[in-house]
Amino acid sequence: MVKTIVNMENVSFHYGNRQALSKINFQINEGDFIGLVGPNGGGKTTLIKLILGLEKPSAGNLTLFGVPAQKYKQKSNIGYVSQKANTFNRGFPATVTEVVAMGLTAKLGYFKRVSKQVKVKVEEAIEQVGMSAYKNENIGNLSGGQQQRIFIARALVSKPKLLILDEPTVGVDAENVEKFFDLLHDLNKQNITLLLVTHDIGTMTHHASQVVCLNKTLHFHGNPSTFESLSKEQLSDFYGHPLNLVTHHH
Ligand SMILES: Nc1ncnc2c1ncn2[C@@H]1O[C@H](COP(=O)(O)OP(=O)(O)OP(=O)(O)O)[C@@H](O)[C@H]1O
Repeated sequence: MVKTIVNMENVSFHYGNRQALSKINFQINEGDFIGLVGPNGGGKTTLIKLILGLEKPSAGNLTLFGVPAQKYKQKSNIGYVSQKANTFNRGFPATVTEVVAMGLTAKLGYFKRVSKQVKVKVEEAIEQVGMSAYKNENIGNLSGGQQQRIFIARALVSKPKLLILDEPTVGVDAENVEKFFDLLHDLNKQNITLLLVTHDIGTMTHHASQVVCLNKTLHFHGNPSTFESLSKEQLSDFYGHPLNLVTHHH
């Protein structure tokens, strides 16, 4: 039986007078890998805020595992890696292991020794993102792409069922974007449901199981090949401006 993680029924949201989302009907089911695309200001971050329970729908219903999002207590079931995660500078005095441990308990100070049990979970998460060789390295010494993997490990350490990623490939070079998508593919195979906000449409359509295009309302929800077969005019219509869809074929 299909298990629904997120269910939105006629969800609308306003910031004051500005309507950011209008009558969204949409489900995220266990095992999905959803690529969420749309123009700047289209409402992607707002949709994520609603899922995370940081904002309440102005109208409509949004449930997480069947419970209204704002009443949902098991926050550890939902992992989130923000667009601005990539902010540790060279001098930041914490190792990879310490940064990942922060994902397990916010109470754990950066400099406290982590317990053995925590350490095992942390090492598993670092392994999941293929960064074991760097576990004792200072986070600031890693490249942007490597740091991004560590932020994913930090989100994975509490074993979320749904992982939400907000533009994780910004500033990552083309070769590493491919590797990054391979990582997401592996995580999805390990039964982690993914919601990925991206402007990297060409790469995303080769990995995601569904594409959602949001521009205040849902303009498209379907499989990647259907999305790729949309005409230029249809895509430009969704985006509100001309869009060149560059697809990469392997
Ligand atoms: N805190 C806020 N107060 C008022 N308006 C806001 C606020 N946050 C977002 N908005 C507006 O809501 C709309 C949707 O914004 P949102 O950030 O969700 O879009 P987005 O799709 O994530 O954009 P981007 O791709 O540029 O990150 C925009 O018109 C934006 O200006």
